[in-house]
Amino acid sequence: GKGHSHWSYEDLKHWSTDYLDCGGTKQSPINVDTAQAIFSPDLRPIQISGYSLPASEQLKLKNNGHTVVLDLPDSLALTGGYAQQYRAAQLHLHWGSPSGPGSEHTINGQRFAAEIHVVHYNTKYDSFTEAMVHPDGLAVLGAFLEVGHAENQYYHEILKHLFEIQEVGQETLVPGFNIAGLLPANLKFYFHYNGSLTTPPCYQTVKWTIFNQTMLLSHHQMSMLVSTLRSPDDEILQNNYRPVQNLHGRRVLASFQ
Ligand SMILES: NS(=O)(=O)c1c(F)c(F)c(SCCc2ccc(C(=O)O)cc2)c(F)c1NC1CCCCCCC1
Ligand SMILES: [Zn+2]
Repeated sequence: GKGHSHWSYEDLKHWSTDYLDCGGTKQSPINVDTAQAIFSPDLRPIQISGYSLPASEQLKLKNNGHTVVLDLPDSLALTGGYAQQYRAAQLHLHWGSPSGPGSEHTINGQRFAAEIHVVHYNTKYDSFTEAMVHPDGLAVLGAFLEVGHAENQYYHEILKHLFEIQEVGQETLVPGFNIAGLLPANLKFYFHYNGSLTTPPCYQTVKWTIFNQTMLLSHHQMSMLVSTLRSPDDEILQNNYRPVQNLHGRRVLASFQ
């Protein structure tokens, strides 16, 4: 590939010239048309283990110029809902701006304020980099974030550090906390489909789970998310979401009716 050739959300049409897979037929994100989703009762509840980390565990939080990434130890495991076992690699967020929402996936055309992605890799591969080039290599858990009345104490564990990493490349350490608190309490109701990374290299190696229940943050928390970090051109990092991609005949499964 072009190594670290710089891509941006403003210049989407060049993604597929620099990264072949970005022009593929199993790309993400997508719009979920709930009327077309296929109810699949065999889809088991998603089960996670090892997500509750002691404060003694320090996690790296980085502004990589495209999002805020929290590195996760591979002690966090996806143990149910997928045919194989996956372990966590990192989590990151996608958001909009004060004037509009910025989730990557949409539901019946509705875009949500923001979206969390918890990225996992299949443990049958020796490393993340090995896993990410195989069709069953990656599993990403996605949940939508919306503005509610109360402050979310779990998201606060990340958001309170954003001011320390305003500039691209800056990183800080975050004490461990219960990462499960960033995901819905109910992991039974979700959509499932085969797609891709939503950023170059766009590898078509992601089994996506999009939860039906949304996470609620306070208005102040959401405004911190959309107005603190800077991008490589030293603008405020906003609208870091890829437009929805064509399904090309793919089916979206639903674990609920
Ligand atoms: N939705 S997603 O999962 O496709 C995704 C995005 F949409 C993303 F936008 C990102 S961030 C962009 C990729 C990137 C850039 C720089 C660095 C660094 O300097 O460390 C790291 C990564 C991002 F990191 C991810 N997740 C990554 C995909 C990039 C390659 C593998 C790394 C783990 C998963
Ligand atoms: Zn993402």
